[in-house]
Amino acid sequence: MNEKTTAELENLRGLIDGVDQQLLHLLRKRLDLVAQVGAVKHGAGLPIYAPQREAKMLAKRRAEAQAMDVAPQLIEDILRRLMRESYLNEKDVGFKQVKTDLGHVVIVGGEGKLGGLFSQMLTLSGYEVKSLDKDDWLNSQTIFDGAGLVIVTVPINITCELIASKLTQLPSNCILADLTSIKTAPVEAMLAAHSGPVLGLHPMFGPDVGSLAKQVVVVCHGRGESEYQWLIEQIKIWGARIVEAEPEKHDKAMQLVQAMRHFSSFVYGLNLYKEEADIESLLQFSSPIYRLELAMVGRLFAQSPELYADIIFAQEESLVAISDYLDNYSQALQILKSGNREAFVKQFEEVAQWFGDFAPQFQRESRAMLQSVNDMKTG
Ligand SMILES: C=C(O[C@@H]1C=C(C(=O)O)C=C[C@H]1O)C(=O)O
Repeated sequence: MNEKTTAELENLRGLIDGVDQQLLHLLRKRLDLVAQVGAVKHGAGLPIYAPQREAKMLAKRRAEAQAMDVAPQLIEDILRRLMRESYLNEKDVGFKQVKTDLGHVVIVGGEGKLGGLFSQMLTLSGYEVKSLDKDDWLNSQTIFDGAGLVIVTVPINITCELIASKLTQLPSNCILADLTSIKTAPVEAMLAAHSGPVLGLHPMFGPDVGSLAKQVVVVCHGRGESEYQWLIEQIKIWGARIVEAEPEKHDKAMQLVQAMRHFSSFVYGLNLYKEEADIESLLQFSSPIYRLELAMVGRLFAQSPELYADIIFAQEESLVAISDYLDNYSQALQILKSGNREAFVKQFEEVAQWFGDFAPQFQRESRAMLQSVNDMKTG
């Protein structure tokens, strides 16, 4: 680089630094305004997440960007990232308490990660939350006394037994709910153990989400809906989307969404291990989609084996789904072994047709994800 080039670059980079600093001040200003919005929402009991406002705002900014010769997707990406920040910041102000005369909440398994998240959200909404864990059962009667809501969030394999043996003496108007990732058996167990209001919940996210904005919580109605409607409203105020489902339908979906998903990741990791793959060099050679795949698989092994055993072993019927997968894998492998390229292409087209409009939709979605994966690269 000659001196002139160096000087020109330095000058321009100085100007860019200045613009970035201005951006930083604007970000600070935006965060302060969002905090004020949070306070107003808190007072009025409005949900943290306002999808209509977001859609309107994004449409306007995209049009303005276009007129200024800025890529509309650029401003949309930036604003979406800022909105994520807003959810975190609005959360700090707390949430409106929908039910003010509840009595306290007991979280059975409150020291677990998901229990901790619900405890935090309920506390931020003004409820008194008590945790009941393994060592507290001697005191349980005192802890349950006066409780308005009991939430069970213990490992799946002990959930039903715990409900049947330990939750039969709750105050009669107390709401009994669980957060288990299967629903048929726990909801039945709760209905049998308790004569008051019962509902099953399944938060479709891990405990590390930061905010519940846009996250899905599945609700399976048990008994006494009008008594626990406030809890559903409360969860909506946290920003989550409620999906109502029959327990059986939910459990069937979980065979693919959870058991199959995690089992496949487990086998994928197992295979890398047995093949003695060199992750370091795989990372060096990885395309963005492969990086994403390694991330999906690798994150499994950063978590508790007990948790995943629980999820994978939760339903016997998952065995059928997983065995079918193995059969299809074998059949596809047969096509490959026989060198029948035509058969592969034909099968591919058949599946593509079955995916229909979802295939291009997933392609668009994954494009944005892959670009983010690439953005995260350093060096
Ligand atoms: C700040 C608000 O809360 C959320 C965050 C938004 C933002 O950061 O612009 C927009 C809508 C809401 O989902 C609001 O409602 O205006």
